[in-house]
Amino acid sequence: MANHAMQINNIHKNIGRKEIIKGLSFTINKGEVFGFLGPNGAGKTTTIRMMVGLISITKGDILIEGKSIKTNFKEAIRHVGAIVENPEMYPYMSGWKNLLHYARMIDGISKDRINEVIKLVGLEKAIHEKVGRYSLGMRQRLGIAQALLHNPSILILDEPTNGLDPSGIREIRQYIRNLAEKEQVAVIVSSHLLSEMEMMCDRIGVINNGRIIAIESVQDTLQQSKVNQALLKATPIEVAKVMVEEMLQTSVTTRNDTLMFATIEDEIPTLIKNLVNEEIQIYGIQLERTTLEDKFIHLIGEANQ
Ligand SMILES: Nc1ncnc2c1ncn2[C@@H]1O[C@H](COP(=O)(O)OP(=O)(O)OP(=O)(O)O)[C@@H](O)[C@H]1O
Repeated sequence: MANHAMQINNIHKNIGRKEIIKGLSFTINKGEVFGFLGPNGAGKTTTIRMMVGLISITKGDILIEGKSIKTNFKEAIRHVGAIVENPEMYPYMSGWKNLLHYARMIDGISKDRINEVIKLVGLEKAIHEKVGRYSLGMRQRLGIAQALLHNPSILILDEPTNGLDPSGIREIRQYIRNLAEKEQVAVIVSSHLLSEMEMMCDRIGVINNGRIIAIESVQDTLQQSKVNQALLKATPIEVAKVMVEEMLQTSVTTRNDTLMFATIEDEIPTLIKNLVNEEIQIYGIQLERTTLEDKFIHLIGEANQ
């Protein structure tokens, strides 16, 4: 319990007659980067809007640092910093003036805190330049600085890398990881790009059609991806099939003259040696890693069946 920054308890959202979110439950831990991944229209933005109190929750509840967003809104929401729609910035003012202006609207933000958030997003050098001259990545970082001013324990970013070039993406990723690891901020990011999420997140929740269909730890999935799909071309194929099944204690399927089975790399040399010893002719072997991408596509495919 104490380790949870946010608990999402069976939330639903109806808009008009349509049920857009159909009962989501998951928890976000302190200091983790949690990725919210799903195809366009899956319900990411709608869920995030409920998390930050922009729209009401039809059924269920969200607890932030143990406080209900429904019955204890003020207490709950003060722990949340977010960029949901584009942050409001004045291009003719410097980054510093923008932050100062925003800080004045919130009680008790000191100049020291402003300097601290500038450091956290690495904008020290450019902070006195006009925002109009900032790159999109710098503006995004200024937005993050603004969202961090009141020292939230959860930062929520809807598609934070949208429209950024590769170096901008790299920077944002680095600052987000830093916030989680060094400041113990729980960061929730949404995206429809898996490759990006894989590099940034500790866990990824896959959402499709208003439902969470999987929550994956990126680390575990990378570990599991040591398991390969092997494609082995050999004759006589039936004899080879029986041998591989016996040796690896796994099921093998065949297609034309190729055997297909799951294995780890370390098993391959002995397997080949034994097959050759039994006079099996080997024409080639190919290993394919199962990536998160495969898993993701597979999961979405299954859910849509
Ligand atoms: N105000 C609304 N009125 C009617 N339908 C809505 C409304 N807001 C969202 N929807 C519908 O709810 C579904 C989920 O939308 P949502 O914006 O949450 O998806 P998303 O996962 O964020 O996708 P995207 O990446 O395209 O923003 C979509 O089918 C959308 O058309």
